[in-house]
Amino acid sequence: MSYQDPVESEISTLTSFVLEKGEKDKSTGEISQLLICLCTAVKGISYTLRKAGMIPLYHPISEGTREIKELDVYSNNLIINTLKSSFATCVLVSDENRHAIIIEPEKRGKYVVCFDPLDGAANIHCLAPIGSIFGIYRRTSTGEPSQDDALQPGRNAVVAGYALYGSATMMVVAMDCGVNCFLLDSDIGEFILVHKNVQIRNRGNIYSINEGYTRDFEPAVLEYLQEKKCPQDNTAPYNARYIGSMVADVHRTLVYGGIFLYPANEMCPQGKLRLLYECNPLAFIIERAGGLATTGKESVLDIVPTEIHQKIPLILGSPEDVKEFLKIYKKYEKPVCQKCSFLKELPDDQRSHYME
Ligand SMILES: O=C(COP(=O)(O)O)[C@@H](O)[C@H](O)[C@H](O)COP(=O)(O)O
Ligand SMILES: [Mg+2]
Ligand SMILES: [Mg+2]
Ligand SMILES: [Mg+2]
Repeated sequence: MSYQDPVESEISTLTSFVLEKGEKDKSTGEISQLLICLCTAVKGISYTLRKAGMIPLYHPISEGTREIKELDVYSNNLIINTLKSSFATCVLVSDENRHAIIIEPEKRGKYVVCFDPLDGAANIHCLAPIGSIFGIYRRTSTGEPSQDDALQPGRNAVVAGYALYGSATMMVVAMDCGVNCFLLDSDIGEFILVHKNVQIRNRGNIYSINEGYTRDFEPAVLEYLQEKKCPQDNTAPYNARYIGSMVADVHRTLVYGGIFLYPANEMCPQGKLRLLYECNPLAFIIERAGGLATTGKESVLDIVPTEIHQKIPLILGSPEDVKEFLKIYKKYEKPVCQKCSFLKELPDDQRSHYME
């Protein structure tokens, strides 16, 4: 190297990326404000998580005087406050709040944000990766904003993303221009673009599911798992990986390929994962990267939500892996009796009339 060499300074940060995109789209700048504020919350959460184990050492708590907030509650408050201060949102739906939060009129903007402030919270104490997940929608109604503004199919999302607090902190953001990954450089406090327009592999060799529920799985899921472990065509079996933080399991699926499953089981007929702030954002990212996300019966992004905390079964990942799952799943589908499904749709009083 000599002093004549040009300085390598062509780095793109998440901030410059969204500003440039806003400029290209001739947008009002509201979505950029929103994302920049959300990044601030993610940096705060990342910093706090990295220090969390040390807090009691630096600030010993004498009984009854002070209380350290649970990290999921802290993360939730931080995201809510930064989103409010963006002046870009009107309705927020959080994993941690039973009801939607309606932003006060003087701070309102046009976006609805559904988020899980800390996904995989049960993994905090063993230092396994956890994350924050979000989906951003344009409000479609007029008048006073309400919870119903969040009941939009995932396909309507303007932006979806997650932050992963792992061996490093990364933000993965999907928009109409594709999926991009930004790594936090904590020395300068910026998210740096490190992977552009990410595409998932066509097929992977990892399956990810909590097999502890084997007793209660549907026969289709059991057959699929058996095929992954002992393939009939004598090809190599798949590897099993399950962190138990959905965001981390899905990130690995995006990077290495393969399949992630949280299907229905007898104890949880709708599975466990929440449509608005867990499944939809991750399904949106996976589909933008060329993968698939399904409940087995329909595409996740086509579901019209009826309730803000609704759960769905989720299977997502590399397109060939998900198609193989669906092929087995369809074999077990019971034929639907047209008469029964017609009757099921009717109110109770009319149903008895048709049954006679
Ligand atoms: O639902 C989750 C946790 O969400 P949460 O921390 O409550 O936001 C997922 O991140 C996990 O993948 C899931 O909890 C794992 O579930 P089990 O396999 O333990 O049933
Ligand atoms: Mg919680
Ligand atoms: Mg969660
Ligand atoms: Mg959560």
